[in-house]
Amino acid sequence: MLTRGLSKRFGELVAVDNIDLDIQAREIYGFLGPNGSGKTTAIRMLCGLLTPSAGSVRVLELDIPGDAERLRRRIGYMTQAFSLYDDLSVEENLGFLARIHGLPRYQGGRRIEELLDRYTLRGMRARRAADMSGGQRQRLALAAATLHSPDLLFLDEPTSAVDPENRRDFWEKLFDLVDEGKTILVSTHYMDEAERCHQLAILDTGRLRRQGSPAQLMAELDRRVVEVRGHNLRQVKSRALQIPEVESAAQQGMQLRVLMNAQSAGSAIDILRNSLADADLEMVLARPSLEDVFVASTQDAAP
Ligand SMILES: Nc1ncnc2c1ncn2[C@@H]1O[C@H](COP(=O)(O)OP(=O)(O)OP(=O)(O)O)[C@@H](O)[C@H]1O
Repeated sequence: MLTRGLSKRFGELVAVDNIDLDIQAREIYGFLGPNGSGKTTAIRMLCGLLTPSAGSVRVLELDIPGDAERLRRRIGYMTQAFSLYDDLSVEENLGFLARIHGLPRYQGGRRIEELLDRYTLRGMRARRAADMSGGQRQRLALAAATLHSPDLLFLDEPTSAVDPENRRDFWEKLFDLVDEGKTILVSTHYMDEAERCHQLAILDTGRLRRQGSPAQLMAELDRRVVEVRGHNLRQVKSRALQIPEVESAAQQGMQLRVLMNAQSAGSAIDILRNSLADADLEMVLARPSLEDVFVASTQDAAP
């Protein structure tokens, strides 16, 4: 999947701004970004559901939006709302979709049985979608999005409504699909989820801020992270935020995690020590996390 200069305007608002993406087959590619950063708009353009204002899109060797109709048969799309029919049972939801996709009756039936097993839905095949838990609905939505065995799967914030255990199981299912040759594009604003992706694009206000594997993005971050321990951390935090080199400070239990734009590790700690002038504070350098990369990326966006 390839985009060059991909952009979308809604009147004055530039929702997606000149984005170049290179997404390899057989990997999970993540869009990480805050609310309103353009993730859904970008996905809708990649699916051919929305016409770009500018730029080119090539997906599965097809030019989009020109070839959108042909693409539609080869992609699955799971939206935040899961797009299930609440009044239909598990089996009816899948049966209805099988007919929409034009699967012959016997083939459709076999595929549904396969999906009921794969996504542990067999025991609840007669249950109405409205009566299922968040995790069960999510599994049904994934079964529905993959019913026609698409090569490419788009998942828009698929785990917003599920607990960590279900989220982990869900990701295992995604890796099974990749193992079978599928490509997956997933949008999220959860760090733990972003860390599971092979590659990531960090989006903010419609712009592509960083692109790479999570490990690469963390290793390449040109910032210093200092953990500060001691008393009165709330007060230390507001003082730290007055220091020009400090980009953000967030408390985690007994420590304050400070993200700094400083030349070297030594200078970061020196600046903090001198500015805070509190001998009781303990300071140690920490390795940047994906959240630090995310915070630094959104700081870059500031005018
Ligand atoms: N059809 C539309 N008309 C006008 N503005 C729109 C439309 N669709 C999206 N936008 C705006 O474009 C921007 C990007 O929205 P988008 O839904 O792509 O962001 P997102 O990153 O998916 O956010 P979220 O995490 O909240 O889903 C937002 O400011 C949104 O209000």
